[in-house]
Amino acid sequence: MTQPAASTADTVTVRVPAKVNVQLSVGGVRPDGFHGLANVFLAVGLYDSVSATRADAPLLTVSGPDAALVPQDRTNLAARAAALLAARHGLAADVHLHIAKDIPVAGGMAGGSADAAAALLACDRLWGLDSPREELLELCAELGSDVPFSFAGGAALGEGRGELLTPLEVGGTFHWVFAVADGGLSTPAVYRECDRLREATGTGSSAADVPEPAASQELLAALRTGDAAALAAALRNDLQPAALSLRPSLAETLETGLAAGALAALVSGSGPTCAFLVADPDSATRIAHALTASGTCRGARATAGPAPGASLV
Ligand SMILES: C[C@](O)(CO)[C@H](O)COP(=O)(O)OP(=O)(O)OC[C@H]1O[C@@H](n2ccc(N)nc2=O)[C@H](O)[C@@H]1O
Ligand SMILES: Nc1ncnc2c1ncn2[C@@H]1O[C@H](COP(=O)(O)OP(=O)(O)OP(=O)(O)O)[C@@H](O)[C@H]1O
Repeated sequence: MTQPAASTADTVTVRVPAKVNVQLSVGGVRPDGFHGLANVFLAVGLYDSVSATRADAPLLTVSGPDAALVPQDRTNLAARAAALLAARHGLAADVHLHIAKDIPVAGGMAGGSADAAAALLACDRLWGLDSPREELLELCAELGSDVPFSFAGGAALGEGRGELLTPLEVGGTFHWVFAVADGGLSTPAVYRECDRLREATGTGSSAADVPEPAASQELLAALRTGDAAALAAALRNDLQPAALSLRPSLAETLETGLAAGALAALVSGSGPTCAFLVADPDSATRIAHALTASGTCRGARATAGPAPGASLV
């Protein structure tokens, strides 16, 4: 068998975006423990970068203000991505991965998933594999439900457990502010709390109890036409009550952004980051300042979406 020609570069760097879920409709628990979803993802302009450099043994380093919160061993999703790709091709994962971290950690913005998608693409190119996109997307799905979208970027509907993607057309730029919380929330814990709340209100949490989730036609039309007011009216996150139950102080953050003039506010994915859809870049700057000054969050970031997926830099 002929080996693929490895890249002549010693380092390959990939930039990868964060996400917000503009619709997260959560169905019942499936037999495999995952929830069926209608998950409308939008990639936004907060980025991590992952650099892959040839090395004699696996090594992982992280920089950025929250680097201490990120595992620097082989449990890191980026290291797991490199190991999975290497194993699939009978290679040793002898690579130094460096993550330049800017996406909030455990914030509901798919930071770890972003790093996994970036590491997969960086190692694939460093090792000269040049795998087809479909093959890389399959590996992404093995690594986590959000990883295929982190790889793809733009906007997409994720069905199944969120990994089965249909790209969506977006007819404009949407402006956002993200209020970053002190401390993260565990994604499995938030899904468990969602089930607990459903059981407590007598709804039940199994696939038989909860209607099959479906994408909202109003929301898809708002994305297609780039209509921020219509998108604001259609935003929905079924995990929000669970995130608020685990972190009641988020209600105050959401109210502060709305009082400052946001078109709409919601918890980003499993939280605790709060997302504010705003009218334009000037409002974004103003609302970010108001949120930071309020002390109801650790800091606020103004940005926009859609953003491109994992890309070589
Ligand atoms: C909340 C979201 O970020 C919204 O995009 C995702 O659904 C979470 O995606 P993720 O972090 O990639 O999650 P995974 O690594 O696949 O799964 C972590 C855990 O989250 C829960 N989980 C995740 C996805 C899903 N459809 N149902 C679930 O119940 C399960 O407890 C699972 O063990
Ligand atoms: N590369 C990584 N970056 C951040 N966290 C990582 C990484 N690899 C593993 N982790 C672990 O995963 C946990 C979740 O981190 P992450 O930032 O991906 O959360 P999240 O954004 O809430 O995820 P999602 O939105 O996909 O549910 C962290 O607390 C950390 O222990």
